[in-house]
Amino acid sequence: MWYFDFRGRAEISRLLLAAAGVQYADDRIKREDWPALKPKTPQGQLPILTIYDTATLPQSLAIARFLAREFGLSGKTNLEQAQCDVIVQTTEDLRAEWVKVFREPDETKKAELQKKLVEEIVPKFWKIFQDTLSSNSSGYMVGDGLTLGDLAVYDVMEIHTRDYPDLIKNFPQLQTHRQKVASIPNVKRYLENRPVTLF
Ligand SMILES: N[C@@H](CCC(=O)N[C@@H](CS)C(=O)NCC(=O)O)C(=O)O
Repeated sequence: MWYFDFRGRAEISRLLLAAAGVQYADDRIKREDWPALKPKTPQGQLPILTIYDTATLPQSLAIARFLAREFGLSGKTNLEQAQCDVIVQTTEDLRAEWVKVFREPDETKKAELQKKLVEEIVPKFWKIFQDTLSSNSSGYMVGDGLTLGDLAVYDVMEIHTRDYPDLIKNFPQLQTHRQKVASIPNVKRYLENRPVTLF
């Protein structure tokens, strides 16, 4: 898999590969090498996943869904798969809010957006995730075991739990969920050994 040297849009797939215990090449493309490589990718963007030299997939969520289906982590029924999709799409909405703040060039506006993010937007999304957990007695987001939905939520929350560490105190079930995901042996090993990046 090719991506830049950050978690970003590849981490969900890295987490899936880790959870499944699958070996793969985690190619982290250097910024200076990107202009030459860009035209060689299907859509001129990363991440991409090359599958045994047979096909190359772009689009982070298509890659994640492909991997989840391959590894039996996409939900057991059509309904569970749709419920996973709902969660993944919701994490995308939260990511988009973060990207908006990240890309804002004006420092004053950025500070305003940041305040809104921490005070309103992140809590609103975390409540959705916590309510999803509450509606399912298994402790997982969907069904009775780990799915793409759990890893998507774990992933999107990483940046906010780091930047706003007090926030999680108001979401005890999400706290428990994070610990549950992070203590799955394959995931734990990956989290302990992966490159440390800012986002
Ligand atoms: N919808 C695409 C967005 C991919 C995307 O925005 N990739 C960025 C990095 S996060 C990229 O490749 N930027 C370099 C470029 O566009 O030249 C996905 O989810 O994979």
